Amino acid sequence: MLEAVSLSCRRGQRRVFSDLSVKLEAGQCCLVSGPNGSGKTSLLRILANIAQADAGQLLWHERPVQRNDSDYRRNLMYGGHAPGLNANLSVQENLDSLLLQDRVAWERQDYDQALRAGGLLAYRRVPLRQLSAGQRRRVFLVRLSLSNRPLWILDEQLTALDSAGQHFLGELIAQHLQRQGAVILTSHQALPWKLDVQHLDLGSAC
Ligand SMILES: Nc1ncnc2c1ncn2[C@@H]1O[C@H](COP(=O)(O)OP(=O)(O)OP(=O)(O)O)[C@@H](O)[C@H]1O
Repeated sequence: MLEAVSLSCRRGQRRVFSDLSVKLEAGQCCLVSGPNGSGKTSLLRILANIAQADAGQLLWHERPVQRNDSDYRRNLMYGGHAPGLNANLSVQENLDSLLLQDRVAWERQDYDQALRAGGLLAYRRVPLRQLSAGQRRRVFLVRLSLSNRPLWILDEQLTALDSAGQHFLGELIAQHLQRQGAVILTSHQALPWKLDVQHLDLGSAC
């Protein structure tokens, strides 16, 4: 499905990683670990086609991914450190505009069910600025649950989630893998789910 071949990344004068390869097939999950500054976010941004590697190649179903490759991007959901939501809009308004952007044709009952599963049904008309950090993260998870994209690239999405929120994310990932989606994620904590994952350790920050 996704293959990264011999990627190198420099930030400023620093070599963050080099000759890094990773392969992700349908139904597989990869956990990228490493200490602060080891390049986890840099790698995920390259895989999400938000940033460019200094060397190496990205292949999607064996097709080379180009710079700003909109065809490739339509196949993935990227969750970064900040949920990227509009603080002045309600939960529902945020979701509606994001799902439009994601080109998701949702059914009302699936939408309500996703809000319920994310613990946000009672907050649908509440502006984002009145939500906690964990609740904002859950808005992204609801969006993720309604998306129909095969590749999920999730950077530190456990941050701020309570145990119910972590359980919700674990269920979403398990269902996604069952449907032959693929997931690559980072976490500073051990994953709180029973999942078969491959590990990519970026080792010590250089
Ligand atoms: N905007 C930037 N300009 C220059 N260097 C940067 C920039 N952002 C990050 N870096 C450097 O790139 C390296 C990798 O950063 P990155 O955010 O990918 O690490 P990380 O493993 O995700 O860290 P963390 O665990 O703290 O989230 C770090 O050494 C950092 O100093």
